[in-house]
Amino acid sequence: MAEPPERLKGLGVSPGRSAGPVVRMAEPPALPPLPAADGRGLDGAAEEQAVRTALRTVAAELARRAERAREGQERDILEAQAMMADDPMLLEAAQAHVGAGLPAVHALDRAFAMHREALVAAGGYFAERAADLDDLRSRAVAAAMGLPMPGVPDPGHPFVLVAEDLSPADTATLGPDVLALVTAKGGPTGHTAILARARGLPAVVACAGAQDLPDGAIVAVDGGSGELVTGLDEQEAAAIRAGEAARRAALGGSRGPGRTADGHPVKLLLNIGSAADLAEGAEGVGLFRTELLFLDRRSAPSFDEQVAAYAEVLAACPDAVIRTLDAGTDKPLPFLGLPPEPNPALGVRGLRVDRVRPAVLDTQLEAVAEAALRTGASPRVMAPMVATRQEAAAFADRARRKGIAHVGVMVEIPSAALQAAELLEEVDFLSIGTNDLSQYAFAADRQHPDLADLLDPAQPALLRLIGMCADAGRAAGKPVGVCGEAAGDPRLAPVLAGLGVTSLSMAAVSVPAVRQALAGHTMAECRRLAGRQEPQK
Ligand SMILES: C=C(OP(=O)(O)O)C(=O)O
Ligand SMILES: [Mg+2]
Repeated sequence: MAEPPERLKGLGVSPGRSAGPVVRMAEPPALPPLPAADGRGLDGAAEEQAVRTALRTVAAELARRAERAREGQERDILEAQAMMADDPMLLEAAQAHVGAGLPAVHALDRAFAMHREALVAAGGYFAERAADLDDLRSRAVAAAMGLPMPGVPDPGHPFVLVAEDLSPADTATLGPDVLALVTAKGGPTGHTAILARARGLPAVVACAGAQDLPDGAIVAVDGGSGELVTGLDEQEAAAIRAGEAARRAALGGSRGPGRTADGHPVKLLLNIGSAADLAEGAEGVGLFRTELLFLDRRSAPSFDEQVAAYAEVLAACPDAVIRTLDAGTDKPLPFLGLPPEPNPALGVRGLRVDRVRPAVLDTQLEAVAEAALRTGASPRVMAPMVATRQEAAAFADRARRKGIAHVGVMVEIPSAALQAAELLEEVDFLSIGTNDLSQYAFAADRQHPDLADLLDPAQPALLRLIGMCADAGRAAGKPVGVCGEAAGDPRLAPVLAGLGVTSLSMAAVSVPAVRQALAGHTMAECRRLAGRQEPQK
């Protein structure tokens, strides 16, 4: 008999429904206390064997995940980690600690600690690998204690992933078996939510009580309403999955460009993190978040690696909008070596990183120009986190000197919205990042689960800032789009069209519903919804 249903509520941040067994992301294990004396009473041979088995288990599990990995970069990281776990010197060191009287768990912990110290002492590239060793240490200790592996689980069957929180790197490496995501922390426009939407994975964040769900309990997840229902059986779960597949198939049946009911065009574009997110049914790419290429790396991707990644997208979509690196705050990139800041959302992030690491932007712009040459494409490039006309002018000049013809900037800071007309004297287009524009207009951390009402893109002050940008675009005869998560909200699509934005850029999963919402309203209705008067005849 299934348990009676119980409901939990969080914030629905990636629409769609799914259902399946819960698998929780395990936390790194705590070491048990050391046995009192010098190892008397321990079976040395058994402890040595336990050390060997733990390291083998870790290496084998990482190798298995490497085989199943979706992308080259992820596979490379997992393979490198599997090799580290297989390092005979590590095994020898741990066995020596067993020889000195330690149980397997502590012997492994000490061996990893020694390796870590050696890496940190070696400095530079080696020191940067210390975090990899910490991850391996947690895995080996968990294996020796018979606990589930920490990190993103891979149980070998479809599951609903439940975690306290997920880093962008965790979310980017989720395998194909993840049916839905539920986290106890997180906000509506945090990067976990964005990456979940990019994958079309239903997701609920800020869900109190989620972590008390037992592994294996079958739950239904509604990524739109934020509701979780527990106590289902597998048959009910299968029915929910089938219903969702049918709903998506029906919505996916709508085709064609974005149009209001009376034919006013509003382009429907895609937000992507790599070529893997490209999908049929949209009119182009409105936001290529290039920082995903830089995440979870010990060093910046090389010029050639960047050219290949950009060319792959440009070959499929020649006028894609490529955003230059947006590092900082919730997207930390350790290789930049930036010092911690007391107030990182207001610090050196986005385009501001160029003030201290100019080579990164130079290489990126050169790589985009080279990818354009190789593919015969004419990409558009834009900078994140532009605050002033001077920044916009300097960026445009830099990009044009590298041979990039179409240059824009994002409007993510109220100062940029207030100066939209001036920015458009410097650049060819604007793209409004409503996730950050909300954060900075309302002084509300976009990751904060309790401030979701302030971050609601239907807030009148946000809509007024968007309207100011759209007006400036109309006056200048230049496109002004929205690429924040608001663009994928079908409630808001007619309002944004009524304000005069020329494109909406969103995760592929959101395109059909937004297309349908636009097609359901005439432009006059859109303008009324946006609080705009009909233009004088
Ligand atoms: C599109 C945006 O950029 P990101 O979410 O990557 O910060 C935004 O801020 O709205
Ligand atoms: Mg942003």
